[in-house]
Amino acid sequence: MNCDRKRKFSPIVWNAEKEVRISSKNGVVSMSTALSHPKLLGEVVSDEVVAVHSDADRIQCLQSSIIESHVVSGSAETAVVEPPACLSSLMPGQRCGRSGEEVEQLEEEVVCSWNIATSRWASESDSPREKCFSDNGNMPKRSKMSSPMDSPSRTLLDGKASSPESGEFQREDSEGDRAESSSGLDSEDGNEVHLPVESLPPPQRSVNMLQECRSVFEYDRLNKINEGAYGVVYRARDKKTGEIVALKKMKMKIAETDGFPMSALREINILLSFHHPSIVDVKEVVMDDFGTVYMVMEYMEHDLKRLIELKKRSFSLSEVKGLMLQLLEGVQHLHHNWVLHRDLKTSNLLLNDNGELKICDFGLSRQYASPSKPYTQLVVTLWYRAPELLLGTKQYSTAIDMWSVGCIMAELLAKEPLFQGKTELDQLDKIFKILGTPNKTIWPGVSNLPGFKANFVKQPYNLLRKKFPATSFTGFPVLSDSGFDLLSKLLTYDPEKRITAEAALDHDWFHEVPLPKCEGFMPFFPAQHAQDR
Ligand SMILES: Nc1ncnc2c1ncn2[C@@H]1O[C@H](COP(=O)(O)OP(=O)(O)OP(=O)(O)O)[C@@H](O)[C@H]1O
Repeated sequence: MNCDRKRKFSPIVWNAEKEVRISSKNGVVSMSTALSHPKLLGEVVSDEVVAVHSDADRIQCLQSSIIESHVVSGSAETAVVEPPACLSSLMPGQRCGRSGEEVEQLEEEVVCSWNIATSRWASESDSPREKCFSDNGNMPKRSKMSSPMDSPSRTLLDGKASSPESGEFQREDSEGDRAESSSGLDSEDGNEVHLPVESLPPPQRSVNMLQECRSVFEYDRLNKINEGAYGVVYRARDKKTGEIVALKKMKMKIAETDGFPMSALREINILLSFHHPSIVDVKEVVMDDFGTVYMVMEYMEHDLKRLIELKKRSFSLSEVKGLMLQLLEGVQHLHHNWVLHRDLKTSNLLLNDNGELKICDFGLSRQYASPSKPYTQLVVTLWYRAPELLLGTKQYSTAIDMWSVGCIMAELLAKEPLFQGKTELDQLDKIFKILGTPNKTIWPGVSNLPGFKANFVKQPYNLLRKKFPATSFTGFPVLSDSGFDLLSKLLTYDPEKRITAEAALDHDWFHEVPLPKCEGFMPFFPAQHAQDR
């Protein structure tokens, strides 16, 4: 079976088959169990607001949805995942005052860290980053890829991973036992539901949100770093340890008493459950006296957007390769854990003084599953938005992030965003002018997309190579055939044919000289804030 298709469209990975008996009377299962059942597997929401009435509720809500128990009722045929207790109990009967359909969608959107953390298999890294070199050809002293990475192709070859579609279930007794005990599902009474449970590999990270949430006053606020649509980010110092951190104050979209935004819940949940060198680390969640929630993150000195703007010359080819590798490894990790970032852009890529690139801002990210349900279209900042989104598709998957990665690669090389549209139509126009107008031959099904118009301006040629020539005396960024091949594969119209993160990581460009620069050898950039020095 084609590995890429499988990764894109399989709802979840099953590592083992294990029957457990669940009482629908008590009905409590861990979300990992619930989500590992294809019938229970749902999809996530748009940017909904979950109603919570007090700080206690709010934190309880965070805890419930971040960690665990969800209620499953009914038979295996009709089982329904109910939202965390705090969500349903807040609005008894009407559950947040939504229509049944809305509630159903919201319930399905509850993101589960256990699922993220445990729905994976693990295998040794064969990342090209391990092979990257410094300018002088020496192997770097440190490599951040020393920890095992997911590798679906390896796993598939090993036969340890399978999806529900494949119907292959592996069983390892020790893991199976752990699954059983960790889900605590030994109930014998009532109507029993038989659910296969994936055997749980050790979580990537143990998240204990049930600990008391610390106060933001444990930190000294130093200066404001930046402000985005979803939060204000401050530089701060841990009073106890002296450690410098970034504090993201989560913005309430509406009056704070009305609720905690789902986007914030989703971001906290996803970031807390991930621990990867290319994904910004969230240390804890703290609150102030007014119940405002802050995410405490590792502090990163720069973001790529600002660096590109400030840098007099563009990044060298080996620097671009090094950054691209780090980015692709982060994206690969997300996609392998069934998470779409949905807002990859240079301002969401942070760089620290060790030359480490990390993806931040998971406010729009979501877990994905079956392609049959529509997702919200209002995702991805315009300049990085994939053509299928611009043309109104409601069914999309990992390919949308890969288009954004293509735009980022072009921007790193050229020092300016590739397609700078002002409106959605203008964005399409800008893309068509460079890549040519798509047609049924190169993108079957394009004419069926809601936004496709037969009267789009016909631009029959792909002019991308002119912007990234093999040799240049005109100041255009030079790109070898191999580099251009990768860029073209990232900026492929048909999402089905667009390269995956895994395949991109394996691309020849990363093995050709100049070799990717390792993070330890990236240049040192001046501090963004005077206070940082
Ligand atoms: N861990 C961090 N360390 C240093 N700076 C950070 C960190 N996280 C975020 N920032 C800075 O804050 C900015 C905004 O952060 P973030 O993107 O998470 O907020 P947002 O409100 O979700 O933004 P957006 O409007 O792009 O969705 C980033 O572009 C970056 O400059």
